[in-house]
Amino acid sequence: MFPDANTGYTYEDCKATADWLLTQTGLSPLVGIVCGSGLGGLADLLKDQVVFNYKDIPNFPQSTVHGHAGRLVFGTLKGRACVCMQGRFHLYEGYPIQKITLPMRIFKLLGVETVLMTNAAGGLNQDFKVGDVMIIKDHLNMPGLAGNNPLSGPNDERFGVRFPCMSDAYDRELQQLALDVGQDLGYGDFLREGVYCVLGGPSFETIAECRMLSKLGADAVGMSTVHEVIVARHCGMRVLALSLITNQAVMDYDSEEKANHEEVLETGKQRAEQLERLISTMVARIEHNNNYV
Ligand SMILES: O=P(O)(O)O[C@H]1O[C@H](CO)[C@@H](O)[C@H]1O
Ligand code: HPA
Repeated sequence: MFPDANTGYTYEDCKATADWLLTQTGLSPLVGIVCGSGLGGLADLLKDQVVFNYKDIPNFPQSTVHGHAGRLVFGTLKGRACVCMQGRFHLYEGYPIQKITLPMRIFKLLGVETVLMTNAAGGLNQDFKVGDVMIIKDHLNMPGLAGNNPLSGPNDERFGVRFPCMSDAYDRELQQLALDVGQDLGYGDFLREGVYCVLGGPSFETIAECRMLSKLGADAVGMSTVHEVIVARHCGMRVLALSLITNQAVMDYDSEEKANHEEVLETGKQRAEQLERLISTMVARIEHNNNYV
């Protein structure tokens, strides 16, 4: 099934995919995880795994980007039932925006209440260093400001309201939990907070674009996450998103630096273990019904 360009997937399409997955796994996860570029190792920590290749899941797109394995992994992390996307989808892969975000609605129909996302991003904030982990507190949605929003088209109230609020997109209690867990693990010196800006990609930004984004209030720039956040919030899931600063955005005409995907994946490898520990410790402390322990 391919969605009509204007309507996206119907509720029934999403339900069919969720039911297909539930029938095969028998596991109803409360936590959903989305892994960024080079950060898919987190999925390998899940115990009692049931794994689906994206190509075998009805309606699912395929991962086409190096560093995104293309597997949906069910299992338990610290005793909590989780589902983990080992690989996400991006606008620049050529998919309609409703297809990129389809997994969020499937998460919802699987029973997920909390979504934890990671991404790789370029650092715009001059105080950030490569290897820093930024807790996203807000976003700038450049494709959205230009009219490319995953909620465009008819609205199905079974998912959410026509005009969802985004001033509370990033759950404040989850942000505090990430800070607390980060402090407990001794990660305080590389944990940051800031604003993530999404662009369409796949070309990296020019120097003038980086300077503009920084002036507009962005601390980090990437090509993902925000579309997923909008759809996840629309259907009432709580969201935490973390950016690993994999490279410094080039802001200076004298710089010899050139953004490249290999550096992004390499930084991911170096920080992966700590990011995995941060998220798995958070999962252990997330209580549903809006409590944290
Ligand atoms: O956002 P994730 O999926 O981590 O990937 C980031 O890394 C890629 C560029 O190297 C882009 O896809 C960018 O969005
Ligand atoms: N720009 C856009 N996306 C990215 C970057 C970047 O510098 N690094 C990782 N993803």
